Amino acid sequence: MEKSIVVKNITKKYKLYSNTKERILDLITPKDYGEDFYALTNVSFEAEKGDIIGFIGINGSGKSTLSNIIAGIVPETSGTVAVNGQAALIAVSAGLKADLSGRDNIELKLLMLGFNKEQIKNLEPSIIEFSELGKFIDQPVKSYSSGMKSRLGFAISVSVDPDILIIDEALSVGDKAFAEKSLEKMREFKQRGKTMIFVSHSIGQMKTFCEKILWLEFGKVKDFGSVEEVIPKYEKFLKQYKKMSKHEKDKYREEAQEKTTETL
Ligand SMILES: Nc1ncnc2c1ncn2[C@@H]1O[C@H](COP(=O)(O)OP(=O)(O)OP(=O)(O)O)[C@@H](O)[C@H]1O
Repeated sequence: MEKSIVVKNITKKYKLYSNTKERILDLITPKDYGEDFYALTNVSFEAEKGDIIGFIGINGSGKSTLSNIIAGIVPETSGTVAVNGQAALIAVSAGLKADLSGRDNIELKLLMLGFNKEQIKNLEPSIIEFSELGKFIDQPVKSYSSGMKSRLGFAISVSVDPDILIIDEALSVGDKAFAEKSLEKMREFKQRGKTMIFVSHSIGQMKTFCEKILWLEFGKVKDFGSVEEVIPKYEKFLKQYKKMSKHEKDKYREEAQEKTTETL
C-alpha cells in the first residue's frame, strides 16, 4: 500500500507568556522567559492512500494543531511529517483574508496554488455556486458569519482537487443542508481514493464517514485503529469524563501532563 501521510514523533511546543513584556524579553534577550506548553508530544501515525481517518479527543487535545502541521500551516517543533501530494485544509476561515472579498479570496488562493488566469476564470463560477454566497461574494470576508466562511473555504478547497483533504470542524458550523452537500462531495472524494482527515466532535459523523480513528488526549496518541475498535472505547471514556467534577477533570489533566513531562 502507498503511504500518503507519515507522521513521526511530532512534538509541538508553544510558549505561554503571562504578559507582553515577557514575550518581548524572550525574543530579544538570551534568557528564557515564559512557560513551555506541549500541544503535541511524540505523535506518530501513518495514513495509506485512500484512508479516511477521524481525529477525536476532548477539547484541547491537539487535533487542530496536528491538522495544521500536516497541512503545512503550522511548523512542528520536532519530529517529521511526510505528505505525499498536495494537502488542503478546510477549517472555519482557514487561510481566508478578512479584508478581501470572497471573490478576491478565491482568486488569491488559486493564484497561490499555481493556477493561471484562464484556469481561475473557469473555476470561479463553480466555486461561487457551491459556496451559495450569492451577492455576498463581493463583500469583505470579515462581514461573513462563521457558516459563510466555512462554505467559502470548503468550496475553494474541494474545487482545487487536492490529494489529501483535511476537514477541521468545518461541517459543524452552518446549516444542515450545506453539511449534507459537503458530505456528498466528501463521499465522491472517498470513491476517487483520496486520503481524508476529518476532525469533528460528532461521533455520528465519524461512524458514518471514517474508517480509522486517531484518538488524541492532551497532545498524545491514546489510540489508533479501526472505527469499530476505537470509537466504543472513546464513548466509554467520554461517559466517565462527563461525569467528573471540574476538580476531577483538572486532576486528570494534571496527571496526564505530569506523565508527559516525565517522557520529555
Ligand atoms: N498559538 C498557540 N499558543 C499557545 N497555545 C496554543 C496555541 N494553539 C493551540 N494551543 C494550545 O494547544 C492545545 C491544543 O489545541 P488544539 O486547538 O490543537 O486542540 P483541539 O483538540 O483541536 O481542541 P478543540 O476540540 O477545542 O478544537 C490547547 O491547549 C491550546 O490552548
